[in-house]
Amino acid sequence: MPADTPQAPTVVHVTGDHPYDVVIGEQLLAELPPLIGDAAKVLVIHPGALTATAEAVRDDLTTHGYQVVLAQVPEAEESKTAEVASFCWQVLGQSEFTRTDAVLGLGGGATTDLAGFVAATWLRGVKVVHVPTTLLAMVDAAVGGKTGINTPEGKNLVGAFHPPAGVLCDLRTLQTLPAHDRTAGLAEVVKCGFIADERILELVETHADALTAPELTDRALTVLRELVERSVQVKADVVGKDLRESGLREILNYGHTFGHAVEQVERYRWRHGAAVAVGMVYVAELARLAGRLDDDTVTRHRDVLTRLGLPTTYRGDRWDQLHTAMRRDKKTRGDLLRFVVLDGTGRPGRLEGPDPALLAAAYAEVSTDPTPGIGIDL
Ligand SMILES: NC(=O)c1ccc[n+]([C@@H]2O[C@H](COP(=O)([O-])OP(=O)(O)OC[C@H]3O[C@@H](n4cnc5c(N)ncnc54)[C@H](O)[C@@H]3O)[C@@H](O)[C@H]2O)c1
Ligand SMILES: O=C(O)C(=O)C[C@@H](O)[C@H](O)[C@H](O)COP(=O)(O)O
Ligand SMILES: [Zn+2]
Repeated sequence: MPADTPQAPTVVHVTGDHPYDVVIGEQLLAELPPLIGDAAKVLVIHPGALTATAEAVRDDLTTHGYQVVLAQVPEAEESKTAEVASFCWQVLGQSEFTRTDAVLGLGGGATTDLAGFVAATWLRGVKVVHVPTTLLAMVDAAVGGKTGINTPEGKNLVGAFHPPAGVLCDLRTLQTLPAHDRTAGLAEVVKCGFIADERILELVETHADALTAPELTDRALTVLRELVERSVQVKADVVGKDLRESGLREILNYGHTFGHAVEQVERYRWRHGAAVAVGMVYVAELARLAGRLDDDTVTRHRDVLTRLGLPTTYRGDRWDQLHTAMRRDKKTRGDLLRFVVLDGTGRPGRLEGPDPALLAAAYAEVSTDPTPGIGIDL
C-alpha cells in the first residue's frame, strides 16, 4: 500500500428513530454525495476560516450535479445568534430551497450548532449533513442532533433536536486547527473519559505532550484518531438511547452547568472546551463536598486538565453572575438546580438542589482567589 493511502475509515453507527453513521478517517469528500442523496440544492454554512474547504466542497458537489450555495457566517460563538440564523433563512428563501433540499454544516461546533438549527427550522425541518473541522465538533457537537443558538440571557437557550443524516470527520482538517482549539476539544474528550470510558483518560495522560504540541505529528494524529473513535462511541451510545435528553443524555452535560455560566459571564471570550474544563473541576469539588466523590478522582481531574494546559480555576469575584447563569441551565427544574456528578470514574449520577453553601464552597475551591469572592455568603 503506498505510504499516503489513508487507513480505511471507522464507522460509528448512531441508533434511534433517525439512525445515521459517523465516519472517521481521511479524505472523505467522496462520501458526501451519498449522504446528500437526491437533494437538488445544498446550502454550505461555513465560517471564513473554512472558505477554501467550502469552495472545494462546492466544486466537488457541483460535479455531482448539485446546485451549491455558500453561506459564510462569523467565526465561533459570534455565529450562534438569531441574526445569523435569520441571515441563513434569508439565503435559503432567496435560493428557493424546498423540503427535498439540504444544509451542510462545515466548521467547528458553533457552525454545526447553527447549521443544525437552521436545518431544523427551515420549512420545519430539512436534511442536514455535518462535516466537523475541529476536534470538539468531531467528538461532540456534530454528533447527537442537539442544535442551538444563544440569546442575551444565556447559552444555547433556543434550539431543537434534529439529528444529521450523516457526519464526516476528516482528521486531516485538524492540521490547520490552532493548537489551543485542539486543546479545547480535548476537554470534551476528557469528559467522555470521566463519564464513561476510562481508557480515554489513560490515553490522554500518556500522550498529553504530543496531543497539545504546536505541530500535529503523525503520532499525535494516530492517538487522536483513537480518541475521536472512542469519544464518538460514548456519545453515540448515549444519544442512540435518549435523543431528547429525558434522562440518560444529561451525563453528556458533565461540567457544563458551571462551564456554560463561565462562558456567558466571560461573554464567550473563553472557548467552550476551556469553560467545560473548569466546570468539571467545579462539579468534581461539589461532588467531593457532598460526600459522593473521592479525593483521588478530584485530583485526577485537576492533573489531567492541567497537563493539557486547560484551566482548572476561575476568578473568585463572579459568584452572583455565575449563580444567576446556572439557574438558567436546561437541567434546572423550577427552583431546583441539578448537576451531573460522579460517584466514581464512569459512574455518573445527579445531585439535585444542593445546599447553596455547598455550591459556594465548591466555587471557593476553584477560585483563583482562595478567599470567597464578592457575593459569596458561606
Ligand atoms: N451540539 C452539541 O452537542 C455541542 C457539543 C459540544 C459543543 N457544542 C458547541 O460547540 C461550540 C464550540 O465549538 P468548537 O470548539 O469547535 O469551536 P468553534 O466552532 O467556535 O471554532 C473555533 C474556531 O476555529 C475555526 N476553525 C474551525 N475548524 C478549523 C480548522 N480546521 N482550521 C482552522 N480553523 C478552524 C472556526 O472557524 C472558529 O473560528 C460551542 O458553541 C458549544 O456550545 C455543541
Ligand atoms: O450532547 C449533549 O447532550 C451535550 O450536553 C453535549 C455538550 O458537550 C454540549 O456542549 C451541548 O451543546 C450542551 O447542551 P445544553 O443543552 O446544555 O445547551
Ligand atoms: Zn460541551
